[in-house]
Amino acid sequence: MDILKDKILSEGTALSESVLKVDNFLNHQIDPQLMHEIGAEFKKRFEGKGVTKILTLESSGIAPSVMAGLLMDVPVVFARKRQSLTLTDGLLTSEVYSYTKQETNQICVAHKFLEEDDTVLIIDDFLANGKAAEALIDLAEQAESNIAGIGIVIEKSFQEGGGLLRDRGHHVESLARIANLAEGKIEFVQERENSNANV
Ligand SMILES: O=P(O)(O)OC[C@H]1O[C@H](OP(=O)(O)OP(=O)(O)O)[C@H](O)[C@@H]1O
Ligand SMILES: O=c1[nH]c(=O)c2nc[nH]c2[nH]1
Repeated sequence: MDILKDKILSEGTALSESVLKVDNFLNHQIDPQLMHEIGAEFKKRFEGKGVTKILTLESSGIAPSVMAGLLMDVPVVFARKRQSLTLTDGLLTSEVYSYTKQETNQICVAHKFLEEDDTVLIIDDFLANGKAAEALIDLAEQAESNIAGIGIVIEKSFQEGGGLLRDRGHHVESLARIANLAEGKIEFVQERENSNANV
């Protein structure tokens, strides 16, 4: 997705060989116009999959998910990382190791928002080692929902998550795939339109 890649190049920073900072537009300050384009791209890439619900993880998955949900006309449910007084019974839970905070969180979603007749599109801002996506898959599997696929805004293809998910047979669509962050430079994977075919 060229407009996303241009934005990453102009406003993103390679903080190290493995961490990309994009807090200008994705995970702190948010660019709503770009989120709208991202939502439209997810809609296009998962057209015809019968998606009934989008599942994401707080906090940074919420913005792109809401735009996709708006354009696909489906509800968005986000798994929560913290317990809440309003979140009581009927919870599905899983564990995820947070890439940026380096701590393990128990995440949960109310079962009533994820049901066995749902076809779920999982969306997240980043794919690194795949821990967040695996935990969301676990929640969807506990609910016996069908998984339509996984939509990622930025995949760091030099880390193992994308390969693991595709090897498990999931349809993964990443809007920008980073090949390398060495020496402060951001390099993208050269690819065809369909990222799933280009593992
Ligand atoms: O593929 P993984 O290794 O799981 O990495 C990707 C996850 O890491 C980040 O979450 P994090 O909890 O670090 O930050 P956030 O609060 O900004 O979502 C990001 O939002 C993804 O959910
Ligand atoms: O802002 C972020 N930058 C990253 O490189 C990353 N990897 C996982 N999650 C991430 N969040």
